[in-house]
Amino acid sequence: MRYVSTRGQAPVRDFSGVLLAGLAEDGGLYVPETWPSLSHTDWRALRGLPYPELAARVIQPFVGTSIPFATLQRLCRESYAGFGHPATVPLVQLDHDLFACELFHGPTLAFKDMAMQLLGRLFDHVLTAQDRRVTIVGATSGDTGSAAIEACANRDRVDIVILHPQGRTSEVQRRQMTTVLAPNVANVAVDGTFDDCQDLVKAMFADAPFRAELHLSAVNSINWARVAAQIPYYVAAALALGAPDRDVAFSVPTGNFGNVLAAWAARRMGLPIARLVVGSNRNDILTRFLASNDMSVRGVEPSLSPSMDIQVSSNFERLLFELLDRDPAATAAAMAEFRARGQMPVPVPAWQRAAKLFHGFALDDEGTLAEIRRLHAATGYLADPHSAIGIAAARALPCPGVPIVAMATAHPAKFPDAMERATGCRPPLPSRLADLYERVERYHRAPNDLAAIEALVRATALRNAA
Ligand SMILES: Cc1ncc(COP(=O)(O)O)c(C=O)c1O
Ligand SMILES: N[C@@H](CCOP(=O)(O)O)C(=O)O
Repeated sequence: MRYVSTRGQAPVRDFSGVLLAGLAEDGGLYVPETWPSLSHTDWRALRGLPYPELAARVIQPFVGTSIPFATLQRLCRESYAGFGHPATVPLVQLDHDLFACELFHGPTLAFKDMAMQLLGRLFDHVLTAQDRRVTIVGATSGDTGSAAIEACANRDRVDIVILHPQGRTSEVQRRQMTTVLAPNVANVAVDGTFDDCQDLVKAMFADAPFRAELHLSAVNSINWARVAAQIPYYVAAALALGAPDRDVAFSVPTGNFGNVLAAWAARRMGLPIARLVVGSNRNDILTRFLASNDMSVRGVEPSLSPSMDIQVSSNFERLLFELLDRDPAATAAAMAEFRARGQMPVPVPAWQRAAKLFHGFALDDEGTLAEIRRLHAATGYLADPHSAIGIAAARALPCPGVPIVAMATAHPAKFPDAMERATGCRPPLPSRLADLYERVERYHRAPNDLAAIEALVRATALRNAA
């Protein structure tokens, strides 16, 4: 399998190359040169497989010959062995045709573990084979950071520096990152928003000498491997509900558009997905786009679902590339205009195609609390604020006659204050995290300034190279 950049000016790479490169050199995102396609018979053959085996088979076409299949199977088995539920991604029925797919049974209690546990192992495997080291730089609005740190801490061939927006994550999320004191891990609290952190990461990749000097790699969903590893759980949920002999729909609480893009990829591979509902909080740029082709950036507003406090959704570029019939020049021009004017120019026919499949729904904090409360009172189910937005979106935009699965992306214990406001109870952390509030924290504070961040990244990498 070969990968091309959405902007057409970067080297074509194989899976291992894309894993290590992260962002393409032209600022674009890597996408498969051609999409794998599975027949109904192929999908049916995946029914009933244990999750790690299903994941290996779904991811294999994207890996191609980069990694032997037996190795991929082993890495998948190891990745999901420590998950806290025997089904790995259990489905919970909430209503007649409404299900939650719980993606938060991994070590850091958010869906990011689904991909990140595999990514850490893939990095190890590929870097060992190539006898190389990399410096990973990442941006987080709360969950990517802890999942990436958990997956990479103490790995010999990786240093990892994670930027988070100062004061804009939940305390549990921050502590899950800043209490990991491994020598190859650094956390930076940036005076800014998640969008600022993500811009800083992209700016480091755009600084060619810095990128080459530090051998930069990425763990955000700009890295294709992240998206690939998020496809299998859509397959698992759809098969459990009768696919490929029946349509399914998904509702996905969305920020950087990586999770819902993985659902789109599963559909592109032939999984019968009738509708994709995109849930947002008050940072509703995607909802506005889907409703009226208005993708205009406004300031990032803090909310009770901090991981979705995002305006510039990186992975939208991958969808845009497809909507523009895979025209890299048109994609690059649209992205340049978006950056310059804060307004994405999407041709009307392309927008109409998007709006046929994707449906947007935005919920403010009051609505989020009301949904958590309503669901808890009606069913006893505790949904965290992000998952609650996905569930509310699924209820608001059902697909008649088709079961809809809301992706439950985080454990409610990560957001105890919001849960208490909504339901009066504070869900406890699992026992392995019970002393989280007593652990020592270590992190840097930095302004939203590229030179300052690059200096911190260089210092982390040099300290460990010494
Ligand atoms: C709990 C949670 N829900 C939803 C999202 C949004 O997912 P995505 O950025 O892939 O759209 C995130 C962050 O990515 C998250 O951490
Ligand atoms: N919501 C994310 C933001 C980064 O998203 P990613 O999928 O691109 O890593 C977070 O929790 O950090």
